[in-house]
Amino acid sequence: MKHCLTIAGSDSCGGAGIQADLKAFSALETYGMSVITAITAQNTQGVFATQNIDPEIVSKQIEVLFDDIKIDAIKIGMVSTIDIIEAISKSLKKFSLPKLVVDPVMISKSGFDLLKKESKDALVKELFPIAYIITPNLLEAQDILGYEIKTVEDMKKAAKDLHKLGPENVLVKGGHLEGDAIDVLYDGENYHIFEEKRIDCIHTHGTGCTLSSAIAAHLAKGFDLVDAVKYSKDYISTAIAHGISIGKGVGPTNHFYNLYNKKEE
Ligand SMILES: Nc1ncnc2c1ncn2[C@@H]1O[C@H](COP(=O)(O)OP(=O)(O)O)[C@@H](O)[C@H]1O
Ligand SMILES: Cc1ncc(COP(=O)(O)OP(=O)(O)O)c(N)n1
Repeated sequence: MKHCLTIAGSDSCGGAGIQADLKAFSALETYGMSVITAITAQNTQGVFATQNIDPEIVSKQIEVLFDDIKIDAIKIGMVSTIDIIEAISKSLKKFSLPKLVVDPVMISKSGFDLLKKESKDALVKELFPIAYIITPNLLEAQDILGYEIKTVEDMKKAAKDLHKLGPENVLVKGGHLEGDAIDVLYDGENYHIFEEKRIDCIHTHGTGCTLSSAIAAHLAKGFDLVDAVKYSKDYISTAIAHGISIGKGVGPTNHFYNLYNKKEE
């Protein structure tokens, strides 16, 4: 069995963050481990408070895992502060890194800042150059690049511009576009377009976290980049189509449906 690590924030309602990542790792039959960077008080209606973890404890969590266990892929999600980002980068650089998926989480669907505004440059400078793939959504890509992204052609340009910031590969996610759910992958030479019908289900809490951890799990299992994204896109579409109605707001995606109705890859 392959081993996946998520470095991210905890979501108390279990739909996004560490909890979504561990569910995706398990459903994809990998062993999941976690380095918690922050605790959020969150439910299906929004994020109400956050408490960041001491950067020294973040580093220690990473280092004791690498000292003991083989790690086959890593996913990074919510990393709020400059100190936490620098601690992660410094700790990871001590080890020979497996494939690293960086999801540059900035704002929750409900509009809460999960990345402090002043931390954006550190995220780009410290984590993009060591990433095998980054997975920004449209709003994150716009924020980093400083221009509007409204069409698939804009997404292609954005993916190319983000590639210049150091990651080996870029996936610009189009969940926030109108029409079909189109994601654009750029590997430094070629574009690959992944297109799925937009699913009319409101329970989309944690879509970005789920997609990035599914990509990490598929990479850990040895799939090449394009197949890892393709199968992860299938995974998130199924998880959205069977979204779970809990709480009064936007419910989580459904990992269990993927697990119990597994399609042969
Ligand atoms: N309603 C939907 N139907 C189908 N796929 C969707 C839907 N909403 C998002 N997706 C897909 O889910 C993944 C996460 O995208 P997105 O929602 O843009 O990320 P984030 O959660 O980071 O904002 C992408 O592959 C996107 O295309
Ligand atoms: C702890 C934590 N991390 C990340 C997110 C954002 O996750 P995402 O998959 O983008 O889901 P939504 O917030 O868009 O539903 C989060 N909410 N909490």
